[in-house]
Amino acid sequence: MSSPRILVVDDEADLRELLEITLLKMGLDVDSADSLTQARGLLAAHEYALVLTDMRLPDGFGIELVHEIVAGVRAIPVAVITAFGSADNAVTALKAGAFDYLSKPVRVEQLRQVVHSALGIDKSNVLPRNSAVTTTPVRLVGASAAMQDVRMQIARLARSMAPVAVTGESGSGKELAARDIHSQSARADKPFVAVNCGAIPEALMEAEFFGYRKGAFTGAAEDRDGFFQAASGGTLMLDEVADLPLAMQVKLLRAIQERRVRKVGATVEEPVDVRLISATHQNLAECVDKGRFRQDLYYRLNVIELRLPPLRERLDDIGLLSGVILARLATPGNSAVLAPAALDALCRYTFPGNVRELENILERAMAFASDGVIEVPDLAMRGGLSPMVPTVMLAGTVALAPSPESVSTPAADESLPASLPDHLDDVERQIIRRALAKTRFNRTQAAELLGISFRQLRYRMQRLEIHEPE
Ligand SMILES: Nc1ncnc2c1ncn2[C@@H]1O[C@H](COP(=O)(O)OP(=O)(O)OP(=O)(O)O)[C@@H](O)[C@H]1O
Repeated sequence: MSSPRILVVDDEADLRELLEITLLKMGLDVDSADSLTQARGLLAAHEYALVLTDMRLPDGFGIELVHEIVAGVRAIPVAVITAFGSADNAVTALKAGAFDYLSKPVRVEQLRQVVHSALGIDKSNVLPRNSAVTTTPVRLVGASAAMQDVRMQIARLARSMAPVAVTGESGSGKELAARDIHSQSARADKPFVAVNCGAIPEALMEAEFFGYRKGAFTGAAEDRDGFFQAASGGTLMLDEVADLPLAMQVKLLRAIQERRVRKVGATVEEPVDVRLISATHQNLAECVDKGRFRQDLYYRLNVIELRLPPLRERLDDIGLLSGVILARLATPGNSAVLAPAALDALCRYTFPGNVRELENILERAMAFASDGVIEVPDLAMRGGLSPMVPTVMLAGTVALAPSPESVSTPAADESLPASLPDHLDDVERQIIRRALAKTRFNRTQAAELLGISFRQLRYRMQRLEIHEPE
């Protein structure tokens, strides 16, 4: 069997030679062109597994080749080589459909990574371009036109290395979409690592992202990898990316640009190969305007945007979603179905917490349903449909808790707490319990009442050991 053939398009003889030698050493066949015209001729005559093209050529720009190949019938991955510091060109090429980019000076290890990823993609990329059909099971449920469109986009995004920014309200399925992009990509057999940027204490961030060397700080008893190394060869999802502190944004930008990271306490950098997907329920452009998010990082992460529609914009998915969720929640001897009136009530609800809220509602409703049928009163939704909260259910969570006011203000004798952190934990624990009691343990609604994200609430509940009452 012959080796995959790569086309290198570059007018700089030195760089062309470096590329050729590296590719030949990798056991690949290489053709070279020093102009667009020559490249077009070769493309018409041969099959290529990958095209590597410089941006600036004597008779035009590499981006023209990207456009031509993307518009053609054969789905050949194209990677562009951009001049040092020209982030604009890289972003333009990715938006135009380039598979990836290499920046000058081209490093051999980076070139190898791009080639490996591209060849992996080529093997799975036998479907015609823009095909919605995919052999990998898609886990985002929904038959609405909006969800079909999302799935089409996911199938397309899975074939590229371009950073994707997934936007959408909390609970609308951003993480699930990111997982789908990963599992349909050539990286599927490598790790998918999702990081909640809002849940990591700022002091630990660098160590968590990049890892650390033994002895780098007190408590660093051994070398440890960070998220970047853990996701090596796979996909790193930066969830709630707007919560990253500015100092960490600078370090992250550098890691993305250089594709190298340095462990805390290390002297040398190491190459990393991850595909980045970011997500936030905030408006990142607004965060940039307000100076809370660096524009250069925004630009790097936001190359292609995937928007997940809120559940209220696809109410026709509720029946299907409810069926899937109830089937997932069912245990032997405990399953439930929705009464038609209950389904109706759900379809009239606005779901500020989206699919996660639907999951919460159905989980609670299942506990209240008699004879395995969920009726309207079993659905504890806002807007007057909620039945009264049974006091017995909440006894363990709030009955004994003093009001937060009595805790948060100093006692009359002005005594001070013996431990400020423990005292603050107590206050936080009681406030969270009150919010949970108020919402019948609907964590989505409780998070909203408290003005924090669902994940922040979940993180705090774990930390403070707050459990759902039996
Ligand atoms: N289309 C869908 N089909 C099936 N389950 C879904 C769908 N969308 C979301 N879910 C479920 O809803 C829950 C929330 O989804 P996910 O964590 O992906 O949302 P998110 O947008 O990332 O939320 P957040 O902004 O709070 O991080 C998960 O349990 C997920 O499995």
